[in-house]
Amino acid sequence: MSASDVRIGFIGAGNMAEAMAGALISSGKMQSRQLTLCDIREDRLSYLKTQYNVHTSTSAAETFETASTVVLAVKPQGMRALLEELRNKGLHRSVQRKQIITIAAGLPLSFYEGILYEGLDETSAARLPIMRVMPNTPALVLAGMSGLCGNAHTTPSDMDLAEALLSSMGDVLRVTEAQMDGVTAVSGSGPAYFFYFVEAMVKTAEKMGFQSGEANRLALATLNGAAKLLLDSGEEPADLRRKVTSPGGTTEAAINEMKARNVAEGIQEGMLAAARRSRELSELI
Ligand SMILES: NC(=O)C1=CN([C@@H]2O[C@H](COP(=O)(O)OP(=O)(O)OC[C@H]3O[C@@H](n4cnc5c(N)ncnc54)[C@H](O)[C@@H]3O)[C@@H](O)[C@H]2O)C=CC1
Ligand SMILES: O=C(O)[C@@H]1CCC=N1
Repeated sequence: MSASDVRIGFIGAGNMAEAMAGALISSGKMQSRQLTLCDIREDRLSYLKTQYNVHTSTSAAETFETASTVVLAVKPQGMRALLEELRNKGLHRSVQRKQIITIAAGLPLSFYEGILYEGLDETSAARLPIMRVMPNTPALVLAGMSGLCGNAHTTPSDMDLAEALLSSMGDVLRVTEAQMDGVTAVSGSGPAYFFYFVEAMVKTAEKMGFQSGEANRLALATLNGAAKLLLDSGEEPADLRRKVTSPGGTTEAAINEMKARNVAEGIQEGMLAAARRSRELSELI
């Protein structure tokens, strides 16, 4: 299948689907007309149509049927109802081979297989490849990070297709399914940790007397510059930190205070809680 034949249908057109669809278009990987965004919220669809000129639909079944790659992008708690709706309409017995990509946190591939492979022989060609992807919202600005794994019915070319789509939005790491909870805790939720840090820095700068715009400039240019330095220099973060930290100076005073308050431990425990929650989500469905 050539790139121009690919039709991607997103079922669930929320924040993450928008980031991915926006990236596919702005990177030039896909034309707007190759994308359908499906949601139950009409207002959401009219915003997306205006913003990206994509096809929109309120029908999950129609979106599933017409796509060559389906991205399931509803919340984990809504996934069972969606899969059962598709199965009850017989769409899991698809005659057209297509890839199913789910971006839901936590839910294992076996959960999708249990519903979408119901009544289909082990060797049935109708068993569609199912891949799990954990993307993140910086995809929207082509600076995303995605983890990717596939089930036993996924061929190398299915994985290559998924990787090609995801690499237009940023970096992609192929992982085992067992690593997905970790990917979710590091890169899936990771942007929020960073935004939390920015919020704290900006708030503190404001308390020091800077106006909101000034506080934002000071914090954002610094964090952007630090990330760029880290990426471009190839140096270890600890080494770069040492280069800022003069003995007896201001940085040392700040880091000592943060260490005394166990900031690193708070980050570690937060990330472990995210991985735990990812595992728990599979028990809720
Ligand atoms: N937001 C993020 O940073 C990331 C989210 N994810 C995963 O992506 C999925 C979506 O998350 P968000 O986009 O943040 O949520 P969201 O709440 O922004 O979007 C979900 C959308 O699905 C729609 N929806 C619900 N049931 C539907 C149905 N039956 N048919 C069609 N549309 C339906 C809702 O109206 C909503 O617009 C979740 O499973 C989440 O775990 C994964 C990585 C990062
Ligand atoms: O918070 C969540 O559950 C989703 C998955 C990773 C980022 N957002």
